[in-house]
Amino acid sequence: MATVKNALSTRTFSVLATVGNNGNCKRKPPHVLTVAGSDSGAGAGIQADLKACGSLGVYCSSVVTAVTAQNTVGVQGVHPLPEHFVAAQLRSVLSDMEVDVVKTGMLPSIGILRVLCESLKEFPVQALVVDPVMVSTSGDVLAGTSTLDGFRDELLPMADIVTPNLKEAAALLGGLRLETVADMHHAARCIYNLGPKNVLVKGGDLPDTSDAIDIFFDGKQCHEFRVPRIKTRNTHGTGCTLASCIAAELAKGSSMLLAVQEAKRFVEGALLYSRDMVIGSGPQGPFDQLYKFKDQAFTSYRGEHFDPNSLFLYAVTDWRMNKKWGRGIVDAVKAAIDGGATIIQLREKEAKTGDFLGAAEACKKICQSNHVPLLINDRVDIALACDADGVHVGQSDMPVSKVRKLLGPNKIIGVSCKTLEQAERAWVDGADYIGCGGVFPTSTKENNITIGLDGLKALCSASKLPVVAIGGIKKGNAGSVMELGVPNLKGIAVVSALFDQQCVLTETRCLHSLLMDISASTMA
Ligand SMILES: Cc1ncc(COP(=O)(O)OP(=O)(O)O)c(N)n1
Ligand SMILES: Cc1ncsc1CCOP(=O)(O)O
Ligand SMILES: [Mg+2]
Repeated sequence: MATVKNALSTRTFSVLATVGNNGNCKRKPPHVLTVAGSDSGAGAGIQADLKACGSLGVYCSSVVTAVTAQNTVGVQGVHPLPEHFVAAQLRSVLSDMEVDVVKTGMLPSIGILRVLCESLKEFPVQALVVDPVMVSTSGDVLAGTSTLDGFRDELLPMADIVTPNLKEAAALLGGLRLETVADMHHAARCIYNLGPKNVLVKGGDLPDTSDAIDIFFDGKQCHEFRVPRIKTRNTHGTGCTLASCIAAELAKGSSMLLAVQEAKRFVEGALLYSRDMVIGSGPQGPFDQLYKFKDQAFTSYRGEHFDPNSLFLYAVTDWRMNKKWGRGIVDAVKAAIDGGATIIQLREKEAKTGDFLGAAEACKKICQSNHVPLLINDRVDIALACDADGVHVGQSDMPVSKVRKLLGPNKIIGVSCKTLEQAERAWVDGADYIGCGGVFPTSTKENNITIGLDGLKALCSASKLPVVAIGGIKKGNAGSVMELGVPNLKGIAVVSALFDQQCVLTETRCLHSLLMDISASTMA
């Protein structure tokens, strides 16, 4: 089975365009095959997988292992399909349809599990995502005890990732008690020893926690994902959807860690959208995996208008500094772009509106021709007037939800956050990224509270949005920021390190090559 590196290579494979005999360009879409049970209520199982993969732009084929009768009250019946017919479905799809990633859900018998293992040996795929469905979120047992041995001894050693909930993790580990976050860390490592390349232990059922906590272990590092719990009864199908989204992101070419993060983001968005939905009268309702198609607010805000990698080296201008060194904004911006800045923010606190707009229009041309996004600090009016790529606002500026209304779905919005509550709000309100700082003391922004590397780390770990670090960052300390290696931290934003310097070009080049060296060494 594929390692993360192999999964990355599927990108080239999946988006490959070939010229057919008739000269038309053909495209092979990323393809996930789900091997799972049918849920008559359509909240989980095959139905959830099809909706989730489709929403993420991935073709999804399906091999049905069992038909279940279930609703919001629980599971009323399970009818496993004959093994030979599961085998026939697997052969039909795998022999012909160029599957990139297989995702497994309910495997109702050891026989069906073995049929799957044999098929995967005969038709290898790029990655295998195993959701070890044994106990549904409603508490119903969906797999017999002999299947448990099959998971442990036969399927997990083939898996690129396995995603047990607490009950499933406990079952895989012979009934181990899992009651704390420390227990989850321990369980992730023990399950890793059963053979999968990565483990995600989902802590949705962990008692006494206001946060939803998941533990991801890749054999070297444990990552803790901690987000405030969304209060809703509609959680039926979260496990199936999460695993399908991981599979879909892998099929599109993501690394494993990014696939898990994107999948979590998708599920949280769906839960948030569906939290008040009423379907059925039982204790646990389904949520809507098609939410992105239904509400503009959930569709485009985090769409393709923004590439988080553009936060890598974020240059923020300062009128006073540039004046001190005898240059104008436009020359300063050009030098920063030539030196490798990947996004520009015009932060011209003292400029008159007319001057600011004139400079913004000139910078827009330079940025556009270099494919570098241009953002405006604070001034939504200037951004609209010069058709900038977006705006950066702080906690006491115009609220993100209002900025979004004014700018529409296709502009970038960044917001400064120091606390986890602010970060959560930023996501709900439709921001694209978070500026987090001051990481170190700075004299560029008066009375700014310094949160330190620990504050940055905590915010990045909790954030659902990409983060850029800001405040007192320069050549001498940029390494200590980027080497934190925390999820979501995408780059550094700097003012004085570039603009309170004699040569903006040299300083930007220098910082850019330092960041490149750091990312090369942290990826090695
Ligand atoms: C990338 C980035 N992060 C944070 C800030 C600070 O914005 P704000 O809190 O609104 O403070 P001012 O810049 O307006 O003084 C930023 N500008 N850019
Ligand atoms: C705008 C801003 N927001 C938080 S710290 C800061 C100033 C960053 O400037 P410098 O990079 O010169 O420390
Ligand atoms: Mg501001």
